[in-house]
Amino acid sequence: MKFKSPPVNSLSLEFLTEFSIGLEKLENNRACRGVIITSAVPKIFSSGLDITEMCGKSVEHYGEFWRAVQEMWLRLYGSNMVTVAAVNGSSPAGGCLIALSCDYRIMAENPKFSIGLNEAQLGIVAPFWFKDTFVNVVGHRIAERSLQLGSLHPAPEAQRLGLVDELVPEEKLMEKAAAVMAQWLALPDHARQLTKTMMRKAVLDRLVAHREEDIKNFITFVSKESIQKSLRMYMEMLKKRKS
Ligand SMILES: CC/C=C\CC/C=C/CC(=O)SCCNC(=O)CCNC(=O)[C@H](O)C(C)(C)COP(=O)(O)OP(=O)(O)OC[C@H]1O[C@@H](n2cnc3c(N)ncnc32)[C@H](O)[C@@H]1OP(=O)(O)O
Repeated sequence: MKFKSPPVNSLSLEFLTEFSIGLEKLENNRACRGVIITSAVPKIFSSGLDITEMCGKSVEHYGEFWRAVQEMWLRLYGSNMVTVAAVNGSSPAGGCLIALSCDYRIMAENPKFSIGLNEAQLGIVAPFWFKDTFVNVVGHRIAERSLQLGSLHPAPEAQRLGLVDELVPEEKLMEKAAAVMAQWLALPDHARQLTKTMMRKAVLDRLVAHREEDIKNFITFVSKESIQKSLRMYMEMLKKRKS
């Protein structure tokens, strides 16, 4: 699957819905045993959740948007397929969540590309299931420091921390992703799938059990004037940085 929503592959409601439907179709296709996720937008894997979806909208919209974010993660993290992220650009916040939700991450060896859960930098808090996904990849200590600081780790540091599994030159990324996919697909599906479920079930079940409460929390949080102000200021900062 190639993300192609210029300029930065931000995860809008429409993008998330299409991504989830795409995953569902592949999941139901018995001929498809694995998916490589990458980007068709140069230098950006995904800029994370579309901030405009969280600014100045109705309570109903926030609810619908957050349900779509949850749905995407439940499908990807809970997928029976082998999932490989070929991270060919920067990947903050929700973009990082997508990579973390895959079985294996390969990143282009470019120190200008960074990845991490930087929510704290925006004055918002990564939800518990973003945090759980992060902890399951890098461990508690690294996750705690990285989340509190809202760190975006340049590719070499991301590899040192275990946030990505390996770095390769950008031109070799897809070749490497295909080789990794072949290695994972060499195992019998049922054994690999049951093992994956065993490793991920508790974290998935936690969101399923608290899904409505999580939506309510999001709506309450994002509707606060202080949070709206932080998000607006962050968007302005992005625009100023550009000019
Ligand atoms: C209870 C729980 C409550 C809350 C939890 C909420 C969780 C949120 C998780 C998230 O994912 S929040 C989103 C976090 N994302 C970011 O912080 C990334 C911000 N973007 C960037 O750092 C950069 O744009 C980039 C490194 C991705 C790309 O840089 P560059 O190539 O220089 O592009 P520009 O910065 O010029 O951006 C082009 C264009 O796109 C707009 N934009 C960028 N990111 C987003 C975004 N995430 N959502 C919406 N729009 C975005 C940017 O403003 C520019 O717009 P123009 O109109 O000025 O062209």
